[in-house]
Amino acid sequence: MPELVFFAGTMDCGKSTLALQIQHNRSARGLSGMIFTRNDRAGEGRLSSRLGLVTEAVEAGEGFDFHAHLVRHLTSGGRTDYVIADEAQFLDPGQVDQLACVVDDLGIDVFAFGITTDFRTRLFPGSRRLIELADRIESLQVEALCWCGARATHNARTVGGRMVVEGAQVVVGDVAGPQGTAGEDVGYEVLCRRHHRRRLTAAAARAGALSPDVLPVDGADAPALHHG
Ligand SMILES: Nc1ncnc2c1ncn2[C@@H]1O[C@H](COP(=O)(O)OP(=O)(O)O)[C@@H](O)[C@H]1O
Ligand SMILES: Cc1cn([C@H]2C[C@H](O)[C@@H](COP(=O)(O)O)O2)c(=O)[nH]c1=O
Repeated sequence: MPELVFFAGTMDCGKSTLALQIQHNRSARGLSGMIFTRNDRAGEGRLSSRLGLVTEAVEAGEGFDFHAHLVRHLTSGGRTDYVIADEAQFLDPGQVDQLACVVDDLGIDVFAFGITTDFRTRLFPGSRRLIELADRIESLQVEALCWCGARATHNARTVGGRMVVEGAQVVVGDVAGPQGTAGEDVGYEVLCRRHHRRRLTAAAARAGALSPDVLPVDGADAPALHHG
């Protein structure tokens, strides 16, 4: 039975890498895939992984119709055995419904990849619809880690190095550096829930550890921060 599978996780947990691996393994066995993405950091029409791999993809922007696109492709003699949709959190809910139709009406497997929640811990509309409709939701095996060593479950946004909880839901950016593509100094960091709730990023924790305010008066070593 064809399936709609949602591979969900935080930023930087290997979703795009897995998408590229699925594509590689299937194409090595002669299967033909169609790859979609939206707002990838590497630019329009590209699916990129932090491991350095990148492939061409169809940009599924606003108003793009997955079902109509696939029907056009198939009726003009094309072949598609499976579909990959990366950055699926950015899809409109209606586009996720189209992906479900691709599975049910066209009999094609759809593998969607995305982060579930935004920097405010709220579900993205595309991810919400995927959770509602997917046959299976898979979390990735290589978990991203918070600075404290706990599993990272949430995405934090920083502006000018400080964690923020207000702003536009969509700002394309990376965890690696402070520069977002919006031209502002927007960055992201994955955190455990405890530290997301306390707005304690790695930099804030380091600053707290160095602050004289928190040093013990007797001059003993500052308390370890590993467990926040
Ligand atoms: N230099 C590196 N060496 C080994 N693994 C790396 C390196 N850089 C990134 N990675 C791996 O790549 C993962 C991010 O993969 P990516 O597919 O870009 O994530 P996602 O799409 O979930 O944001 C990291 O969690 C890490 O496991
Ligand atoms: C948390 C959060 C993230 N984004 C953006 C930042 C990145 O461009 C993508 C996630 O890509 P990844 O391959 O999973 O790292 O989403 C956003 O726009 N808004 C947010 O709240």
